[in-house]
Amino acid sequence: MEKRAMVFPFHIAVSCLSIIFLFATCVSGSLVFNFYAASCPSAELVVRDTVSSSSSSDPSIPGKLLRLIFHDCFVEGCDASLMLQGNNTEQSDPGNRSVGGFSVIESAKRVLEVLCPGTVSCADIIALAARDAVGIVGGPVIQIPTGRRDGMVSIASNVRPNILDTSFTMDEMINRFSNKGLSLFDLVILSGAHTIGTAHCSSFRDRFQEDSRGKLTLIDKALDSSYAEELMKECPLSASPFVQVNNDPETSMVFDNQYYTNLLTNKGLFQSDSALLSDNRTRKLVEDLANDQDFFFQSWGQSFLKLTSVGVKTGDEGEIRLSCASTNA
Ligand code: HEM
Ligand SMILES: [Ca+2]
Ligand SMILES: [Ca+2]
Repeated sequence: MEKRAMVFPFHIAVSCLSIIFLFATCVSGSLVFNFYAASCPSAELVVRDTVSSSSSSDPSIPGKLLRLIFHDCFVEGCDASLMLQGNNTEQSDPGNRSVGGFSVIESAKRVLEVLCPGTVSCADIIALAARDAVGIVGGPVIQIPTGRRDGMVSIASNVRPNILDTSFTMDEMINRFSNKGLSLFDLVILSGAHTIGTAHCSSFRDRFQEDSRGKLTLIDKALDSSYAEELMKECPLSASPFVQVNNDPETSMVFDNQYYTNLLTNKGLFQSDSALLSDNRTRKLVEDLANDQDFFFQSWGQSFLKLTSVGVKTGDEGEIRLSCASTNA
């Protein structure tokens, strides 16, 4: 009898909780794990397959997808505003000139429009694709909630005031991150994204100078001089503007904690990377991350979850685009 009395209320409690849970999903519209479980069960699988096959034919894809989510989320929130094409959209701002990976998102979207028309947002595809990109190159495999909706606004002039530049001081970076609800800790962890991918010479060329005889002068003393020599060879003054170098000179194809070890040896590629070591507020954290990859991976999971939740539109906000490049209207 006593046992029954214990069990019965428990069942009621569980079903009430799930009703409240479903209700919350529909109305208040916060992100939830497995948002597409009923409406499009293969959504996450389709994204993962698309990212995985495109990455095996083009190894530059994981880096592109990881940068894409950052630049999307910092302008108008994680709402695929960066996918919209047209005059004067975010894509047309010089700050997004070298952002890529759009075609991967579009191809996952095309498949999903056949399987579950009008159901899976481009914003969710971008977040899932970035998550999968990290896993594919050896990073932590994490669960992220879904239910983002696509935005209707994409304006070039919104890009500069929100994204970060390599010339920023630590305070400027902290400020831009805190405007998005992200902490100093998140800044250090998410900068670890530079453990993969590439950069154009123009992004760091002002850290050293090459005279007419090819001799190097270090301008930014935070840069290791032999690393600067290597960079100068890869990026001679005569180099084409399309030349790219690896962000992580050691393991550019692997998502690992090597980025932090590079910082400790003054081999951060951008001024904004080196700043994390020179600042008293972050140096210890950089050292801890360089010493403990598990700590980096665990922290990445937390900070990535925060990044992919910035300014999300849910419930009846925004729309589910039919094609990621344009709004439905
Ligand atoms: C904290 C301030 C940051 C600055 C100033 C910054 C700046 C840059 C720059 C200048 C490039 C090279 C672009 C080029 O020349 O083609 C780059 C590449 C990249 N960034 Fe950042 N970034 C920052 C943070 C982040 C964050 C938070 C993420 C993601 C979570 C990220 C992910 C990437 C990736 C993956 C690449 C390589 C892109 C590719 O291979 O195509 N960055 N970043
Ligand atoms: Ca956006
Ligand atoms: Ca690496």
